[in-house]
This record gives sequence, C-alpha cells and structure tokens, in this order.
Amino acid sequence: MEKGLVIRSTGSWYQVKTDSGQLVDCKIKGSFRLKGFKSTNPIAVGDRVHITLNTEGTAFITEIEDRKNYIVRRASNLSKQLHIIAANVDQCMLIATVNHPETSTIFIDRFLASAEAYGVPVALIFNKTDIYSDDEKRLLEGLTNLYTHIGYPCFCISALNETGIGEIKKMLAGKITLLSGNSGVGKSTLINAILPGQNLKTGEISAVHNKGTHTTTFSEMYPLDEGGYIIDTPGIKGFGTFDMKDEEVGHYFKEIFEFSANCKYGNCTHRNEPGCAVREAVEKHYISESRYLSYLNILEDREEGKYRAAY
Ligand SMILES: Nc1nc2c(ncn2[C@@H]2O[C@H](COP(=O)(O)OP(=O)(O)OP(=O)(O)O)[C@@H](O)[C@H]2O)c(=O)[nH]1
Ligand SMILES: [Zn+2]
Repeated sequence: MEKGLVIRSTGSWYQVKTDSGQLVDCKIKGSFRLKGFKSTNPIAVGDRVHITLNTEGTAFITEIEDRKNYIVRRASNLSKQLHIIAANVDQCMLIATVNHPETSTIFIDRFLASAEAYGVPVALIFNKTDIYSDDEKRLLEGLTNLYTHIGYPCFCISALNETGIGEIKKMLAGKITLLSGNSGVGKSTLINAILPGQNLKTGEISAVHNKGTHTTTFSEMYPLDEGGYIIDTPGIKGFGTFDMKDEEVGHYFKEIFEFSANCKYGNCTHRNEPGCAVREAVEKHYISESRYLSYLNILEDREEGKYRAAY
C-alpha cells in the first residue's frame, strides 16, 4: 500500500502522485459513498488516497483520507447530484477585471460568500491593469480598498505584461489554490505566466483512458516550482453552496455578520426588520452599498429558486 495525492481526475481514471514521487494511473475499487449527498465523482483532485499497485503498473484506490474541505457544484442545472470540484483546498484566487470584460460586484460577492461557506480564504486578483482608463483606475482603487478592508487581500496585475506576477507566486507557494474567474478575464494567460511551458489546453489527456470525457468532469492540479499546486477547472465559473436559511446568508458576508450582532432580532434578515443594525450601518456607510445589494440579490434569487440553479 502507498499513499498519495490525486492530481488529475477524468471521471473514470485518477492520476495519483505517490509520496515517493511516482505518478500512477488509478481506478476506484469498491464504492465510496459520501455522507449526505450523491456525487457524480467520489474522488476529486486534492484528495489524499491509499492505493494498491497491481501488476500492470496501474493501481486501485482503496481508501480516501478525511478531507479538510471540498468544493462542489451541481452536476447540471436540473440534477440533484453534485460534482466535487476539488478537495483539501487551502485558498481560492478569483480573477476579476474592472473592464474588458467587466466583472460585476454581485459576481465577486457571490463567489466570496460561497468561499466563506466552505471556510476557504480568497484573494482577489484584478487583471488587465495595463488597459484601464483613469476612471477605471479610480474604480479599481475603490474596489481594492473595499475588499482589503473587509479582509480579502487584493492584487493588481497585468498577466499579459507579466507585472505583479511575483506577488501572486508568493501567495501560491506551498499551497493548494483553486483559480476561478469569468470567461475572458485572463485566467489562462495568468496560468501561463505562472507556469511557463505548461500546456493548458486540456484536449490531449491520454486518449486511451478517457474516451468521451466531458470537460466538466475533468480537473487537474499543476505543480509549482515553489511547492504547492494550482487547480484549474475548465468551464467552471463559480461553485454552489450548501442549503442555508435566509438568516444565515449574512453569516457569509464578513462585515454584515459583524454588525448583525447588534440587530434587535436574532433571526434578522436585514431587510425590513425594526432595529436592524446592518441597515443602519449601510446608511452610515460603514457597510458598502454594493455589498449590501449583493446580499439582497442572493436573498431575492433564493426566493425564486435561482441562486442554487445558477451554479
Ligand atoms: N490587455 C490585457 N489583456 C489581457 C491580459 N490578460 C489577458 N488578456 C487578454 O484577454 C483575452 C482573454 O484571455 P484568456 O487568458 O484567454 O482568458 P480566460 O480567462 O482564460 O478566458 P476563457 O478561456 O474564456 O476562460 C486574451 O485576448 C488575452 O490576451 C492583460 O493583463 N492585459
Ligand atoms: Zn438586521
């Protein structure tokens, strides 16, 4: 028996890097059932596993070690099944752009709230700073002030010109990091700047093992020179959250949660309740209007059943 880390998942085959440094193609032996939900993949990148080698040089995964966390999304909009994107994630980096294309604060705040629900820290990377107008630069400064103040480290970079990449590398060293971002923000460009020579196009996964593989069931971790890994999740723009009650949504907005301690009612949803300390803080500009609007937006979508479906 050997122990190792799952670094690539294609749906049926898993590539495991053993603690002795070997790369082994593995299949699952038996069934791993997760408590509480049905998932399309019982094992994901980031999982620590035990494997038993067989004579052909492949191996069976016989055991998954307990996870410190795992990030899931719905397998599809209509499905109740979940897909595990990654396990044992140390941090997320959300790549955003003020323009070209614009990343909305609603998108950023939803991502941050989901990550809070998972207990995974997030850093925000604002890319394409080389092409911002003066107005956009002011907007960028406002956003970085806002999010830094709430407790999310912010980085301003140009992946294209490779400025600011050194700081990102420092953040990544020795950790497992999930990279996310809307289409077009420059995620591939950034990964190529971090990992020169890494071919990001995922089409060439060994054809023998992976007939009919969907990109959504495929994910991979790339090892970094400084130690640690980055996880790219092609085609996945955000992730889902667990079921939560209306009055719990505010727990995942750090500053809303802080002020909510002084609301009159313990189950305050910070909309129209009397004695709401959160609304008062918004009026006094202690809580930013854009954050409060994102919070309301999540509540509204939940009422229409859209929020969970959107991911
Ligand atoms: N000006 C400028 N353009 C950039 C920068 N980073 C990326 N781009 C450009 O933005 C476009 C999209 O970049 P990609 O790296 O393909 O973006 P992506 O986020 O991987 O997009 P998807 O593949 O759709 O997920 C390309 O034309 C890049 O050259 C940057 O820092 N500055
Ligand atoms: Zn309140």
